[in-house]
Amino acid sequence: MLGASRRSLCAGAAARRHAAAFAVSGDAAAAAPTASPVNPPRSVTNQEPGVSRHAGKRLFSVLAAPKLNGAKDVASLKLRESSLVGRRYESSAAAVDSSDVPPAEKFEYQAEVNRLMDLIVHSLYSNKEVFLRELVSNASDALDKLRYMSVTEPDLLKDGPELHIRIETDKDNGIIMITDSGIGMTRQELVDSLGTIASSGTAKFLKTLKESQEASVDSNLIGQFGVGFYSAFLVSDKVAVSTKSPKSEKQYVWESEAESNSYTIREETDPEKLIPRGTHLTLYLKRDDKGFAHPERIQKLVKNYSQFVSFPIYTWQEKGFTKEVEVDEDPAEAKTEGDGETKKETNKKTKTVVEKYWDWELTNETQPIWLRNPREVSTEEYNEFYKKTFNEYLNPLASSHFTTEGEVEFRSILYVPATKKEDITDRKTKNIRLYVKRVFISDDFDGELFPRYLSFVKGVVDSNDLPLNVSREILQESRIVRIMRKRLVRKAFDMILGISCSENRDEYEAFWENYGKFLKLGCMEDKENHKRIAPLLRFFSSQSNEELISLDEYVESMKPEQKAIYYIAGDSLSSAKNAPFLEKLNEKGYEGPSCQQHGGLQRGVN
Ligand SMILES: Nc1ncnc2c1ncn2[C@@H]1O[C@H](COP(=O)(O)OP(=O)(O)OP(=O)(O)O)[C@@H](O)[C@H]1O
Repeated sequence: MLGASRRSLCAGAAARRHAAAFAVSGDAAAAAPTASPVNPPRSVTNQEPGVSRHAGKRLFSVLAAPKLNGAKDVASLKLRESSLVGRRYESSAAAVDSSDVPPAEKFEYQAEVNRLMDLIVHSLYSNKEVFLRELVSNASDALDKLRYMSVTEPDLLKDGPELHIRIETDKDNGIIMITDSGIGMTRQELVDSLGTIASSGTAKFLKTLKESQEASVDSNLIGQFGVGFYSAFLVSDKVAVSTKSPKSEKQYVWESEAESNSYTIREETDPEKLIPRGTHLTLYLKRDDKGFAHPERIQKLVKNYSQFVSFPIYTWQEKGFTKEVEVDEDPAEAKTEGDGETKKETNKKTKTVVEKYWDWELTNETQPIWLRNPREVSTEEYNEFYKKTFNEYLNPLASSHFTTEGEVEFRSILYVPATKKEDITDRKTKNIRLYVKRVFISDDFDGELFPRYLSFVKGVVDSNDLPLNVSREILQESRIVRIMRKRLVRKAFDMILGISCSENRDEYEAFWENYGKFLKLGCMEDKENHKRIAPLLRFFSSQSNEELISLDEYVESMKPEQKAIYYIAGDSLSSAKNAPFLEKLNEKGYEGPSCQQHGGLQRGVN
């Protein structure tokens, strides 16, 4: 059990350290194990197939390409044509009696939203295109919620079984429309979600903002944290959100302008604009940002930012196909060729022309990355998936993609982030996204899938063995989940061990700096995994003030007759160094059984 060198696993690890008389934890809360180190474990574009309303029907230029007179025309045309619309509303806008239109109600933003909006609108943030990532990610979340709820309430899908995102632009007027057939919002949900800071991501952004005083840092933070829905105002003067929840009979429109500290909500009464379910966002772009409304630009951004969204994203694109058309024969030419009439009928001339038309084009790849063969996924793809899924801006320190088979089958990709966003005291870090048969279930766990001390590890887990309507209670009691947890924890340790074995010692030092406290907590809370945690611990020692050493390195440097590891906990390196207990140890090289009487130094037994 004991003794086999870590080096057998960490071939090529950094050079051995100098002899250390004792290991010092720089953290008063540290818990150093008294045992010697133990051996760690071994470790398309193509036609949209599903659009039945469009199937076999091309929207040729004659129908879709005419110059549209502004956003209203574009919106009504597409909403009518989109498969999202379960019924056709033939009545025209003119049929709406304006006296029947319920008035818009005005609401003030919560103070935090005002602060955030002010920052977004006036920020000099250069990478404004992240707005699309944020809005597509919201659409994807709304579809995830619907898909999850429809497992127990299939009726939710009755107004439109297709789950998709559609993005359409009007480049002449600088307008982008993003439509999803997701869960939508009720009137109250609009107030709660788009007038207050609802999201944990945005709240974290504001917290960090408070801590950072520099304006230059502020605009970078937008990219690092993502500011959710409000990022629409990075590029828009005005935003309208028309949304229909299956829980509500009515559809509502939320509207606000960039410089305003209020928003309005009104009922949608224009039959042309009614949707059966979901959310239709209209962004009226700022003068300088109208370039985002080019169909090719949107297509490029979707490919770049949303390639890992697991619902189809269609963009409205101009296309062309070639065809042969008859051309009028030149009469002069015809004359020279003989008796005209007969000739014309038997030998008509044709030419090739390009016919333009507009149609939806599937723009993303929808197979989840974790279902792919790891051998076929590049490091860049893993990194991109991580950054897009967890809203990170740095590549991860390590990743691990694996499938477990046998008693319980699941697939997972785990990551160790390069920087720490969460604190050890944060209880719910939304670090693990659980899917059942590709359906997103939840990321709201409290230790069920991963112990709290490993809450910094991020990842996705997809199981075929859990029921789709899995509840928190099921998670807590399920034997399957217990097995999954065990395997996930092991894989996480293997991944961390991999970083500790890196040739580049700085990598593990950075890891330890960020997550050392978490592993020490693991020492206290998770006896079962002591053998896995021990090789990962690092300490300063009396002979190595600058560099951290592992317990293995300590043992390798021990004097032949030395039988114990000595350690002291202190609130800083210097206070540990100046502890009176050390004198005796220093005198004797390492020995200090008498120190035990003082309780400050303890002796570990090999
Ligand atoms: N397309 C949408 N369909 C349904 N609800 C939406 C949609 N877009 C936004 N919302 C609601 O508005 C809320 C706030 O969105 P916002 O993007 O600001 O934060 P978030 O998505 O919760 O968090 P984060 O952006 O940090 O992931 C969401 O939680 C959701 O309830």
